[in-house]
Amino acid sequence: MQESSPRQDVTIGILALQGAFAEHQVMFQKVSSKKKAVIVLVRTEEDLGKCDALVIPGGESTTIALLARLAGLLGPLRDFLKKKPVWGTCAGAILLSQAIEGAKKGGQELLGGISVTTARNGWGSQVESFEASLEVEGLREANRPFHGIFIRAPVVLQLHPSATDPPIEVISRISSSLLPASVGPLDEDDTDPRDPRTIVALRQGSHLLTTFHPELTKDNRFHEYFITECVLPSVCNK
Ligand SMILES: NC(=O)CC[C@H](N)C(=O)O
Repeated sequence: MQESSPRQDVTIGILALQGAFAEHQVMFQKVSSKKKAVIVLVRTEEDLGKCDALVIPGGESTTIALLARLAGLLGPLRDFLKKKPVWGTCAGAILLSQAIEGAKKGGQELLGGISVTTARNGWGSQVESFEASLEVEGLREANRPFHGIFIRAPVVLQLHPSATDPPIEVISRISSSLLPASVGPLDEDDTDPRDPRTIVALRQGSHLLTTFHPELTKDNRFHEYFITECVLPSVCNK
């Protein structure tokens, strides 16, 4: 993992229409003294204009999309994604997906940005929410597991980067033995480690997707990772 000390402050926006935006803010504040990040809660296009990067929190993806439409933010968010790093957690990961399974025509609006298909509530309903220890490539102290909190989390069904898209880098998979019965068998032995449904964190270019909620832990290594590995390289390359 590269150690960078930015010459300038970076401004990280957190989409603050619904969901766990305040929790992300607290986590970034703990990292920001070291990394010189300024946090902006984004509710308008003007707020978004100040940001070098954006986080879309967990919550309810349909509600976030609806509120973004009402705030006139869908277009500006889609433009933002083409130029700057975005991290989606849970509902945010759904919004960053290029497609979701079983979407009704004219139903769920997505922002896209990451070439994956996901399934909302792919592990089951609220009562099937669960927690699991995860190994994550590239985190500081990568040998120390990260506590993954999965609340009506999406499941990754398919990766489909085109030839011109940045490659997808899977940084964490859940062990197939922890998959809930609702997800169904991976293969005949139910152990296929490459099945996309085991993917819980990935990167594509400077975008980051986690199907769980790092902001609901006390471990800010993912927030630090986003700044160091996604935001700073993109700001420094400008
Ligand atoms: N914890 C979450 O963010 C849940 C996401 C929710 N299932 C959705 O579809 O948006």
